[in-house]
Amino acid sequence: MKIAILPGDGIGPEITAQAVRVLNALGENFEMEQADVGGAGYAAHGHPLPPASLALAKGADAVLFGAVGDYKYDTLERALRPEQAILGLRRELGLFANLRPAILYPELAGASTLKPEVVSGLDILIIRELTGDIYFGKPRGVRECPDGPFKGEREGFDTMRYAESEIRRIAHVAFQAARKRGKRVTSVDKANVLETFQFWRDIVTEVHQDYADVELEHMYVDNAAMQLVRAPKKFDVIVTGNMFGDILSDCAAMLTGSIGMLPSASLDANNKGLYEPSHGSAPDIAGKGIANPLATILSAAMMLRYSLNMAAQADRIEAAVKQVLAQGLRTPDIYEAGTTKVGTAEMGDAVVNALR
Ligand SMILES: NC(=O)c1ccc[n+]([C@@H]2O[C@H](COP(=O)([O-])OP(=O)(O)OC[C@H]3O[C@@H](n4cnc5c(N)ncnc54)[C@H](O)[C@@H]3O)[C@@H](O)[C@H]2O)c1
Ligand SMILES: CC(C)[C@H](C(=O)O)[C@@H](O)C(=O)O
Ligand SMILES: [Mg+2]
Repeated sequence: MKIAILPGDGIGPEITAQAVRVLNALGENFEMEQADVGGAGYAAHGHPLPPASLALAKGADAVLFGAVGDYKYDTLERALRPEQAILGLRRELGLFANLRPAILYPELAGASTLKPEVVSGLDILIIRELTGDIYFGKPRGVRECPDGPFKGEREGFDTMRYAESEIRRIAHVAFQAARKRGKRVTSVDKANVLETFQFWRDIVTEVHQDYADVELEHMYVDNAAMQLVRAPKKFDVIVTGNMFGDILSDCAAMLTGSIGMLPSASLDANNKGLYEPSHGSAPDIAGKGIANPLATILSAAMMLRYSLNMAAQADRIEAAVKQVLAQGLRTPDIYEAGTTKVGTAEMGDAVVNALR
């Protein structure tokens, strides 16, 4: 089993190192090879997704990704910015299905900014379409406004679009996932305003005809954002487009206590995948040794389960994470009085020691 390790920037290398230690401690014979991406790729090779890094990712059985981005690169032309590494990998590897499970570990009920009774027992799955929408639609750019009240001025523009087959395949992923859980799908859109998302709603409704055993509801994205903090446990599976999914998953992260707890899997049609925490490179805490590595460690567990067919090893990692939380160990982002504050490496140590 070959795993490509792409640590990236900021806290990326710190958190990925802990996930690699946990993988090594499982006692399997993983072949792991590391490569530069993001700002690190640009600094060393002049491109955020150097050809050798892309080739490594394509040739591996799975990819473990840290995070990319650094404010010092924000003035580069877009094609060279660190974020192009993750966008390019998603596009080049066809990773259209992004699974972001938001689970509240009981020990962290007090770490969420929401009242414990609102979040305790939370277990929802956000399924974000990852290779379409306004993120990848063309044309895009800055041009002279061709008409209307702002004619002649410069304007920035992007294109929101979804092809029918793109909506169908992500809808199937959502209904199939719901079948293995609470059998409820909420499709989140903006059909009241946007053509793209009226089309989305129509196609999701059509696909639903194949899944009579799964309940489907449609919800506008503004209401969904509100319901996520009002009564998040009412959701089971949420399926939505690329941009709404980006925003709603950060919102859901806070239900779990911290964005440092939210793992993700990005899958192609054959369950080949890239695994990364849902958060970014956190430049504000990079190099301080205080980042929470659990989202990345839990992403490694998802990798074992979804791409490497090693569910028992995934269970071992998840059980170890539960145990360190039960022991009261907390990185600063999830710390509360009465628990023990630890750094990134100590948290990694604890998970390794808790493996059974
Ligand atoms: N997939 C990715 O690689 C990815 C995802 C999101 C943002 N980014 C990039 O990351 C950079 C920073 O973006 P941002 O600040 O908007 O979002 P961010 O997720 O990096 O950070 C937001 C806040 O959450 C905190 N945080 C994030 N991860 C944490 C962890 N593991 N432990 C403790 N605290 C954590 C940060 O300290 C910060 O206060 C930008 O360049 C952005 O483009 C990359
Ligand atoms: C870094 C950025 C391109 C990325 C996104 O917007 O998809 C990030 O926010 C995420 O959630 O993975
Ligand atoms: Mg995001």
